[in-house]
Amino acid sequence: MDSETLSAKLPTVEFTGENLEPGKSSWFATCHKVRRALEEYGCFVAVYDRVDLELDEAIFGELEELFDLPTETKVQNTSDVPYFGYVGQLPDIPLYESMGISDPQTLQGTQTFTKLMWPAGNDKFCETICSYSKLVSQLEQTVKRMVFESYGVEKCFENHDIGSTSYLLKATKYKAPTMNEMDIGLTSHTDKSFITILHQNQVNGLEVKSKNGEWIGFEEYLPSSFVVMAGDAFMAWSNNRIHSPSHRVVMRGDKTRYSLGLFSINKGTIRIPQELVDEQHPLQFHPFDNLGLLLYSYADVYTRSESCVKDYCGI
Ligand SMILES: O=C(O)CCC(=O)C(=O)O
Ligand SMILES: [Fe+2]
Repeated sequence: MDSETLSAKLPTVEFTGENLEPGKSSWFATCHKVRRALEEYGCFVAVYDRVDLELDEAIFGELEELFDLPTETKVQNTSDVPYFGYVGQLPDIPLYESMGISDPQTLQGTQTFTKLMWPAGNDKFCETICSYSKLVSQLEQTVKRMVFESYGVEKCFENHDIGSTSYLLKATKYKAPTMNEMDIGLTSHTDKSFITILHQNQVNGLEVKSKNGEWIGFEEYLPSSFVVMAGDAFMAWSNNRIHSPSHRVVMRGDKTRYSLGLFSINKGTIRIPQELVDEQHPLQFHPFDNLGLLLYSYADVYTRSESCVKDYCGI
């Protein structure tokens, strides 16, 4: 472990300039950094300025407008997958409210959602969500490509490219707690996605558990900062090399927090590349289905155990 990984701060990786050009030496260095961060912490802060200040401001403006809609409208956001539609007023997490947009990187996906919320239309919302999701899904693809390349299994990437991935954009609003309310915004959990990319307004609250059990707060709010986090599916794909960290949201101040999570879910059967299996790393997971893992974990949300993925497809 190097000294950088001992400080209680998440590692930062720049996704700008030459770092984004495959073949350049800074690309290889970045691939290594990304893989190491995901192995040690399960996440890192990506500085990604393709989402510029204007888009950042626009998107949080749109979220405010979205959550200000009447509850009767918001509950129209339903999904076959539990917790992918409108969630709110849960007794255990009263500060929390979220909505899910499927295929948000396509105009069709954002239009379907927009029509439900604003039957008379809302082009600005639709376009803002779609532009944001396109850019962030490109970051998701780049991160995955970098990790695959770093492990020398780039040939497996075609099973994880944009056509093999479905995306869900989850918008969340956390109220600030009143005097008598608990400060927990979202209880500790691991994501069941392949990758989750989180972005927030200027209100902190996300905490990630390190391997030694310490909670590390994400304390940055640059418009270009994103937290890239590995989910249980990525951990299993890597034969347990990549860490899928527990994380939670704690609301300490008096401001409303908005966050956006882009969750990637592989559409096919996930298999561990044979290059990642050897004597020191015996095969730990059977081939599995990412959505199946998600449905399994949500079958009883209150007993979501840390070993859920092992129960689902472990050897
Ligand atoms: O709001 C955040 O920053 C985290 C949200 C989260 O962990 C989740 O929705 O799974
Ligand atoms: Fe999460």
